[in-house]
Amino acid sequence: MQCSTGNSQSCGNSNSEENIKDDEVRYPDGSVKLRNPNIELMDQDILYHLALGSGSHDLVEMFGDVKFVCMGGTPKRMENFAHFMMKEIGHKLPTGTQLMDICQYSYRYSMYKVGPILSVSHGMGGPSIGILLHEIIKLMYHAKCKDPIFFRIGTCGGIGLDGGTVVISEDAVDGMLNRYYQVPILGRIVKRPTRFDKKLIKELKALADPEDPYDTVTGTTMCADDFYEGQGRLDGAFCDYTETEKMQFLESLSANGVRNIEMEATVFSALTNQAGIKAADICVTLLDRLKGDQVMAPKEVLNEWQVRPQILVGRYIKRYLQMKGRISLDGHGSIAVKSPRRFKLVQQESQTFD
Ligand SMILES: O=P(O)(O)O[C@H]1O[C@H](CO)[C@@H](O)[C@H]1O
Ligand SMILES: O=c1cc[nH]c(=O)[nH]1
Repeated sequence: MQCSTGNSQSCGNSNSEENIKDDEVRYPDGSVKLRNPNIELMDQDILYHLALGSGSHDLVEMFGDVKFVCMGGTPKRMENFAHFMMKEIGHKLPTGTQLMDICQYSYRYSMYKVGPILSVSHGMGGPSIGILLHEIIKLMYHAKCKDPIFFRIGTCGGIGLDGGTVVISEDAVDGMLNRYYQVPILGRIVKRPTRFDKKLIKELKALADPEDPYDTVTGTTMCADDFYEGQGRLDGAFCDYTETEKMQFLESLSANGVRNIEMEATVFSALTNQAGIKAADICVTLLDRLKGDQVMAPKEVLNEWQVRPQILVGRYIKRYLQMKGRISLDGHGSIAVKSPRRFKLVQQESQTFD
């Protein structure tokens, strides 16, 4: 499995990663700048799959305070995450109101807003999250959001990891181990480097509590375009390879540092990187793919596991807001961040939270 460049823009498998200049993606006040000159020339921009638009909605008023965009596959997970974060940061809704799905009339994605946090579902696979990312990045621009941080809170198959392990992606590779997201544009293959924010990964890792009853690890994530054959499963509707070939493939992934397989990491890292947006992909393993293909854990166990990446991201957001003085230090809600000292050290080391 090798990186091929073709007639492309760049290829991250070598060291030819695209360097994005700050002034290409940010205005001087830190608000998001689009790398598309067409948008500002348009009378209005209809964010069709979100059921929002720059002409029909006051996007600055609605979303101008957004700092964190959290994404995950299912509408229910993202609704639950919004409620969870509401408790964590002590966010109160006006009396008599409740959290609403802002995108309900899109019938595509669901979106909830809790103060500076957007919680959005992205569906399954690259094309679905890709469309969402285009529109959310444009939303950040229209709303004049400053230096937003994106998280994907997902599920995955582990490689040599027990079910319930939390994996923070260090890099994203496709099914050929290429470190880029490949997309045909105007009849040409364009390759966009996949890249996650190293400091953000470090900060998140520092928030894993040794007392958590599960492991939190970092590693390379393989992003497949399919759940079955694309992930080397034997239990799809079709299968033209043997169990030995499957195991050789999974072992070769492991030898290349791949610790988990999911279906959005390349698009998510490539498009956020291209927009100059800090991002991290945090997934919980639902099974160890070296031991099987079927997701066998009972629903209640899967539901508990799904919350684990949310807890980690919740700790990050809560610490961020506390350090910015936006919520009190004694905190609301139930997450006990037992390692603030370690987190602070990483902060000092990496000079972030600007
Ligand atoms: O749990 P989510 O976020 O949906 O992610 C994983 O689960 C789906 C497959 O079951 C894919 O989208 C994969 O990336
Ligand atoms: O094995 C798995 C589990 C969840 N999601 C995936 O894409 N693969």
